[in-house]
Amino acid sequence: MDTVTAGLAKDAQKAGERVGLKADSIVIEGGKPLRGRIEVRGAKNLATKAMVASLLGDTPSLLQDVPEISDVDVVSRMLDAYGVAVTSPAPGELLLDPVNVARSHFETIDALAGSSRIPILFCGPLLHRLGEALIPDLGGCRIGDRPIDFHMDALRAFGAIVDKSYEGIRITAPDGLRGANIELPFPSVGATEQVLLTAVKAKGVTELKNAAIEPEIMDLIAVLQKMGAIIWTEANRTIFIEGVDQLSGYTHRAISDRNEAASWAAAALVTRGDIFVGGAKQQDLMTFLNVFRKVGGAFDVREDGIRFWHPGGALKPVQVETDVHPGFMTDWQQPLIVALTQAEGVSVVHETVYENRFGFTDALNDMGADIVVHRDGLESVTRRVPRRKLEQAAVVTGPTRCTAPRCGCRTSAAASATSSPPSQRRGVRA
Ligand SMILES: CC(=O)N[C@H]1[C@@H](OP(=O)(O)OP(=O)(O)OC[C@H]2O[C@@H](n3ccc(=O)[nH]c3=O)[C@H](O)[C@@H]2O)O[C@H](CO)[C@@H](O)[C@@H]1O
Ligand SMILES: C=C(OP(=O)(O)O)C(=O)O
Repeated sequence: MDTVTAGLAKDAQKAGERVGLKADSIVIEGGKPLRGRIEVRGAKNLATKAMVASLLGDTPSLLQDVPEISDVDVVSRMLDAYGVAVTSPAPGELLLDPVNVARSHFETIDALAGSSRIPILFCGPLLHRLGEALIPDLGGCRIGDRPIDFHMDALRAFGAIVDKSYEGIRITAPDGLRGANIELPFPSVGATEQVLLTAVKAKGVTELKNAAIEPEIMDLIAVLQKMGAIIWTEANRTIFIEGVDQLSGYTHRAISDRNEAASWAAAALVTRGDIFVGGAKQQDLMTFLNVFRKVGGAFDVREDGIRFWHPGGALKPVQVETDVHPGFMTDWQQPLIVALTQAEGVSVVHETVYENRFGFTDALNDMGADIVVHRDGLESVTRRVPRRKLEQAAVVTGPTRCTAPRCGCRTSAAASATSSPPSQRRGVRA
């Protein structure tokens, strides 16, 4: 275990024992600067997609730097349900052997309902392997509607037929899959991955316009290229994919998790600490680093990672809008807002990607923060990203002293921000 987490875990365990909490609780005793070194893990937003890609190969794939997260467990179980042998030859490594891929039963698949959003990406690979894909109802963070209409429209353009009479989704391709011309209404990460994972083995050429170009997408393209795919990334968010008949397995180390890196950076700022994040990559964090610097944080980019620290003095308020890459990522606004509670003055954060991503601010307000969420955004604030219908704004006034909320009340609010009960996940709009 690395220095920061080892210290935290030990302190938390002691604090937990004092207040009589069980081992699966997280207890944080605040008021101390976080100092030390931590290694960032492989990206959550790449690892599971690379796992799905293994289904497309004729030979086993080896994925390295796989994070220990529940999505990886869910995708392993889903692969297992379709006959892919998933083993771990070494810590952080997964060997994925798709040689015995076979049809599954809806009951087996439905057991995974509501646990992750990744199963939707099994559609293309399963159609290529089996001519049929059974997908459980999706889960994922509870941050808005999260429809899958772009995915379904793209699959239909490839020639797939969607059957919605199931609790989840059944999709078939009786005439095989053909390359298509697709333009996404919004550069969706998931829908871009759906197109890539389907087009690589579809007959002919696929042109994808308005594609997402996040670093994790580029890493997935690298995985697919290692497998034998032919993918051209052109200017203006356009990607051409030339379908091939056969793909092999890959060996790949996942790109590092830029969201985890940004979270540690914000933790260094808010605790007036000093954290070296091993493996953090400047190229993938450029926009975050600009904002971090404007708030008053200091950083030093080194070959093996980035050191983030609070250089002393007051932090400054900022105005930020989330956006698709290369803009300020929507996943960064939560750790940033935590840091902004300690800035002197009024900050404004506009969320433009999801319609309900400020749920966590209730927890911060309970701890003493001053954050007001404007559900329809703020027209008075000059904007860089064009207004979207679903946008909201959080106005953060600081600095405020934050203290621990009464024991137990936070856990339920925090949990509701990241997972939804199955009843609310049913009936995903397609
Ligand atoms: C596992 C993973 O990689 N998750 C990331 C991925 O989520 P995910 O791939 O789900 O996010 P998308 O980029 O698809 O979503 C962006 C926007 O498009 C909308 N949309 C999307 C698909 C669709 O069919 N219809 C539709 O309307 C969504 O509701 C949202 O408003 O990208 C998000 C945006 O960078 C990140 O916050 C998530 O961490
Ligand atoms: C939205 C997120 O994840 P997912 O897409 O896996 O729900 C997230 O991690 O912020």
